[in-house]
Amino acid sequence: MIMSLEPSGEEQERFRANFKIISSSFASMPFKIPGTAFHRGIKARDSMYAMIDSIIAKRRNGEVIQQDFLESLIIKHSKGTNTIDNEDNKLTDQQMKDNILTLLVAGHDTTTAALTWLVKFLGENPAVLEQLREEHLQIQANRKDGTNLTWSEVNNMPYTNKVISETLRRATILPWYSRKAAQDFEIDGYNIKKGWSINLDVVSIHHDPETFPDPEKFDPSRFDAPLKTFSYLGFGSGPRMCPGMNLAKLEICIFIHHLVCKYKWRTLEKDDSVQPTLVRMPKNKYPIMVEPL
Ligand code: HEM
Repeated sequence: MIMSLEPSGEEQERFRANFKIISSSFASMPFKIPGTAFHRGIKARDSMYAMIDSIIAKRRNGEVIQQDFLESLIIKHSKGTNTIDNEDNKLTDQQMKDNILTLLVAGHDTTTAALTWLVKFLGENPAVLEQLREEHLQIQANRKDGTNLTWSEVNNMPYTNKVISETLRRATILPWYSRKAAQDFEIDGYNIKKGWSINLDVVSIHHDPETFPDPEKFDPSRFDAPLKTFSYLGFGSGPRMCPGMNLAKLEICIFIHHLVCKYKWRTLEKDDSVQPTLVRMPKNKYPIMVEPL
């Protein structure tokens, strides 16, 4: 979808290996010294840049044509192409590479973690799973044989949306992110100065018992009524809110549809601890055994 890599190709494997190194260097100290996680991350990033360069070159000389995000960037941002955009607004190749890498890095581990937590919470809450399955079996029953999930079906999954929001609240995949104060202000007796970095403790916000009574409980009905502004930040809020939200939700809805309509599963290893990484994941990655229904 972003740059159409062949799932089983050699290029995909090299990408995957570099990607893993980059992910594990996220929260490292920025010391560019050989042997450090940061140094390994920079080297993996440079190797990804080289791969994206060669993909962009193949696209530019017409060797490969795809309908994906990279193609639309190339078409829109090639200098001298006949679009209404000002030449000064066009992205350089370096900026295109950075955009591609940002989307891959920001979109991969987050979505993987969301799906993992979802499977865990559904397994632990059979009544929720049953209600979710009912919604999806109904969608399937209303459909003509052999047709795929449609856009309007995906946009009409009210219970599924609540399950996704409750998964992101309870798991809080990005436990914190920051903002820079645009002006001096005071909050709860604390004076914040213009230019300070403020870290939001989203885990605490998502587990505030005043907004979410019995906060450890997995309960999608919390989202039956609108919540207080800024109390749910699964995808953040404001101008820097996650730009991949709709794509992530689409992927999760499709995953849920196939999972609950076709499969049952059981947990192989019970463990409630959370991996202390930037993207929160069950520590044991939550292995399951899946069987057809
Ligand atoms: C379930 C999956 C995902 C979750 C839980 C998630 C969550 C978040 C959160 C909490 C933020 C910070 C928002 C803020 O500062 O207000 C963020 C930012 C971002 N996300 Fe996502 N995200 C997900 C999937 C994706 C996907 C699929 C993409 C792209 C393909 C993506 C791209 C980004 C980018 C580029 C930013 C930075 C935005 C900026 O700083 O302006 N995310 N995401």
